[in-house]
Amino acid sequence: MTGIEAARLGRTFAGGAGVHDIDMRVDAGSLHALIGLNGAGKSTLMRLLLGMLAPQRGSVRIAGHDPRRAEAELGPLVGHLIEYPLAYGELTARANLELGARLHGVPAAEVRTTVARVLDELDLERFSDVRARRLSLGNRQRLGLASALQHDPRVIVLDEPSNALDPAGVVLLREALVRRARDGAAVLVSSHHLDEVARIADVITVINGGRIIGSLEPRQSELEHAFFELVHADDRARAEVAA
Ligand SMILES: Nc1ncnc2c1ncn2[C@@H]1O[C@H](COP(=O)(O)OP(=O)(O)OP(=O)(O)O)[C@@H](O)[C@H]1O
Repeated sequence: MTGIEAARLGRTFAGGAGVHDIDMRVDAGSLHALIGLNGAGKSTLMRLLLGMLAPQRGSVRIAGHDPRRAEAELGPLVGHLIEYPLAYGELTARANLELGARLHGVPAAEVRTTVARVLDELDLERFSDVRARRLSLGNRQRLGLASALQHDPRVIVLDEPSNALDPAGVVLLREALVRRARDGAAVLVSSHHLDEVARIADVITVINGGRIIGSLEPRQSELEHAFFELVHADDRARAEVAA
């Protein structure tokens, strides 16, 4: 099964920035990293893929569905965290997760065990009775990740998931993602950190100036060098076209 499939996808903002002509697949059982510099278009592309932003051109399918027309079908199938973790500040971490589980279609009888499992997986039990607004930045990020992952979605989209995590959190995240990809989920993560994704990604796609400009082999040596070569060659080609 293809988790996510985009064809000729695009959206241009006023002023010309945006993403253009995106052809991309994230397959089931694969951990796919999206790498680009600040402003390259990673978050915009992820929003388009998830149906949070309307495309002006092209199409997206998640597990065969148009994400802008199949919210109910996709709720249990998709887990995502884009930019900032959303949580109700007045509710405890546990109550937030219970609510999230229900919204993602976890049956009432399974909510308690689902939440307990993810609290353990992301080492959040100690904070389970703390109100979300009192959590540290890193623990709020863990809570957002827990909410995205707890229902074991078949399609996972995470924007800079290691933001604000301490080294222990980074390891837990890495293990959680590898486990889910191994179990058949289609996983897409964005990052600026090549070293981090190189350890776990099956595919690395490079985005620059809103376009996909190539891919990198995760296990290749000199990954950083190869990344900058791609980006600089693309920047030069654009400058020549613009001149
Ligand atoms: N709503 C919007 N209106 C106008 N321009 C926007 C909008 N959202 C994003 N942009 C622009 O689109 C481009 C891509 O932004 P995006 O946030 O997708 O990049 P990114 O790769 O996620 O960056 P970062 O790594 O800094 O988070 C940037 O030039 C940004 O300023």
